[in-house]
Amino acid sequence: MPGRIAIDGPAGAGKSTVGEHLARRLGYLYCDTGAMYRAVAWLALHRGMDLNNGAALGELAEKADIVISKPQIADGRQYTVTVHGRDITWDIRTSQVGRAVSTVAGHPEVRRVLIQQQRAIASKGQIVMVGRDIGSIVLPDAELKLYLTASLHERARRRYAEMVERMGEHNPALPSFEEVMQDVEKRDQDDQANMRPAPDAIIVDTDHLNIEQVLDTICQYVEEKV
Ligand SMILES: Nc1ncnc2c1ncn2[C@@H]1O[C@H](COP(=O)(O)OP(=O)(O)O)[C@@H](O)[C@H]1O
Ligand SMILES: Nc1ccn([C@@H]2O[C@H](COP(=O)(O)OP(=O)(O)O)[C@@H](O)[C@H]2O)c(=O)n1
Repeated sequence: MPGRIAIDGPAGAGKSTVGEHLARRLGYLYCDTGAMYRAVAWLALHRGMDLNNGAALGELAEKADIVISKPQIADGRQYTVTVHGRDITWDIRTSQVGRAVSTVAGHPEVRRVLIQQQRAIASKGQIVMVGRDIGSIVLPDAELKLYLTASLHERARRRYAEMVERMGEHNPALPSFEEVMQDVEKRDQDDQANMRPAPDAIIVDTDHLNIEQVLDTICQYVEEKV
């Protein structure tokens, strides 16, 4: 079995959903690196920091007590995220954090700290790690590398459906589909510099595949590695 499985791809491609299912099927640890960048972005916003100050944000990432652990509450969460003991699991999913996270993640000082932490997590053994640069930068020696993708429209459709489900159709805070699509497109652009599909990654176009089909496709690649 491949010990380390890297799953990269743009927002809404299905990395977290598929990554978690796959990890559970294989009995592997699951690590969503996006949550780490989101937690730092949330903390920076919470403290009213200048999002363009890479040195200060790098220091924040280094000193922040961010803990990602198994979910203790059954409210649809994949994991619990705390910062200095405060539960921010859902706070890191807001549009405000979504709009700030690429700027925060764009600073080399922040990436250096989080990449080091991600490698330490992966060194513990069998893991499914999802993000943007896992196969290329974080774990270039990963035994299996996948790059999930889908059209912008499909990824925005999934994100919007997820928000309707979570917030309720009539919630005044629910953004429109067009706004969600603009946010996804903007994040694609902002993430371009740090979005590095590994040259040896297997590309899985999920546009016309449901979650089960994506999982089955990936499981075939896992079996080929056995
Ligand atoms: N192949 C798929 N078909 C339909 N919906 C999907 C598929 N993959 C994921 N989803 C749904 O799309 C949303 C975004 O998926 P997610 O795993 O959060 O993407 P990512 O982690 O790549 O941003 C979730 O609500 C998820 O249930
Ligand atoms: N390995 C990673 C993971 C996330 N990120 C950044 O963190 C943001 C949030 O990642 P995410 O995986 O939670 O985003 P979604 O794809 O789930 O919307 C991305 O848009 C990137 O800016 C990164 O730079 N490198």
